[in-house]
Amino acid sequence: MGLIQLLKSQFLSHLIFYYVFLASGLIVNLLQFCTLPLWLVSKKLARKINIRLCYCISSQIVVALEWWSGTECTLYTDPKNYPLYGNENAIAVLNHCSEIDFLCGWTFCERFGVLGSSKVLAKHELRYLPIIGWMWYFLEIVFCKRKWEEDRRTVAESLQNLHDYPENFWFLLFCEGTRFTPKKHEVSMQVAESKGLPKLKYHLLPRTKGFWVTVQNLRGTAAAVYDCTLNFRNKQVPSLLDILNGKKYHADLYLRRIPLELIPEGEAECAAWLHKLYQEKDSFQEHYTQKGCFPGPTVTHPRRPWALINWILWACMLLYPLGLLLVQLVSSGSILTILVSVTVACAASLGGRWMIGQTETNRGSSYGNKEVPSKNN
Ligand SMILES: CC/C=C\C/C=C\C/C=C\C/C=C\C/C=C\C/C=C\CCC(=O)SCCNC(=O)CCNC(=O)[C@H](O)C(C)(C)COP(=O)(O)OP(=O)(O)OC[C@H]1O[C@@H](n2cnc3c(N)ncnc32)[C@H](O)[C@@H]1OP(=O)(O)O
Ligand SMILES: CCCCCCCCCCCCCCCCCC(=O)OC[C@@H](O)COP(=O)(O)O
Repeated sequence: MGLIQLLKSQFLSHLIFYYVFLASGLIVNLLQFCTLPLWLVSKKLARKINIRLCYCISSQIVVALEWWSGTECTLYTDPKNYPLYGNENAIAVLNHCSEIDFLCGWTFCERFGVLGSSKVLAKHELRYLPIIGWMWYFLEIVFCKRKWEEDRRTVAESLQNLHDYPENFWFLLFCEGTRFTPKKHEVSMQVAESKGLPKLKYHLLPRTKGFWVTVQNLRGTAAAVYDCTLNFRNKQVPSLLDILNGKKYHADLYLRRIPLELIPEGEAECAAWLHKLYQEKDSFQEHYTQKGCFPGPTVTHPRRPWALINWILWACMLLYPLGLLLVQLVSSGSILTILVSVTVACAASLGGRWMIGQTETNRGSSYGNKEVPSKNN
């Protein structure tokens, strides 16, 4: 292991990341809270400020992927659509295959300049996640309880609010609704069988209602669906903790742009369309497994320096006073103050580690583990 690699795996390096992330995150949350009165005066300005504040947080995790771990992200897409990415609103349908799939999505958002504004249909539990969940509240992220009786109204209402959104955004949907596990795959293939649908090898059966309600409510707002299929080279199974340890991966994303007008309006037709899309995604994954790449040309879209600059600025702002304080504490020689500092360091480390734990599949929900197939299908 080289010296740099050794440095990346050290507790102290992680502690610095955790401290900067947690301290800046809480400051940003506080600033977001202060924007509340502004929403009454100018919704447009409040949204624009919150987009930038959210960028300050989410770009830090992108820095960990792009600059700290050096992970590379290759985009496979039709070059003729390339100028549209980042310059229109879109619904991104991404396979929920990995613990860092959301982060690869964020990385592409960053590269195409829509990181601050991009959104997701997220499970309700994430609303309460400190920093990220609180930041999402001000970003008008759409939450669902994964209970259709409740979601059908709330999700539609939240989507309608986005009609006058002042900046371009991508709206991410993980149509599988949960992350892939062998058990969930087995259950969802039983559902597929009961519905007379072909089995999928690499994906869970998609949930169609969220897709339908999103497409219907973003008609006129979003121009296209981006069908995104993600995989990692050499059958790697990445985790956020490994990224923080500086482990490098190579992500490949296959992107097809489908104009929204091509998606059927009726619920049943839209559901059938999505099932067919997932069958195609499955065939792309098969191609990837066989050949080690997706079909079609690649385009190179390099990382931008802004995320790194943002992190360095926060680090300087937060580490300098902390350094001064530590010097004072140590020179004061007070055992109590030194013990307090150690406790704060441990709390930051545990807090950061706990947040990373939220991305781990083995701590995931039981949603999709034991659903009973619908009787009328
Ligand atoms: C250049 C690059 C371009 C793009 C880059 C890509 C992306 C970047 C874009 C943006 C990034 C922005 C932010 C990302 C940051 C972080 C994100 C992190 C994480 C958040 C993600 C989540 O939280 S995922 C979980 C929540 N989301 C969802 O669940 C969405 C999908 N779900 C649905 O759509 C559901 O339908 C629902 C939630 C709306 C409602 O769920 P419910 O369970 O109540 O109803 P269902 O309709 O799903 O269930 C009943 C029907 O389902 C059948 N059934 C039963 N069991 C199963 C089973 N195991 N599998 C499949 N289907 C099953 C049942 O038979 C019923 O069938 P019907 O025929 O009656 O419908
Ligand atoms: C610079 C970096 C410093 C790192 C400090 C700590 C960073 C912590 C970052 C935490 C980021 C959390 C973003 C939330 C994303 C969680 C996404 C997720 O993967 O949700 C799963 C759901 O889709 C489905 O849930 P399941 O039903 O599978 O259960």
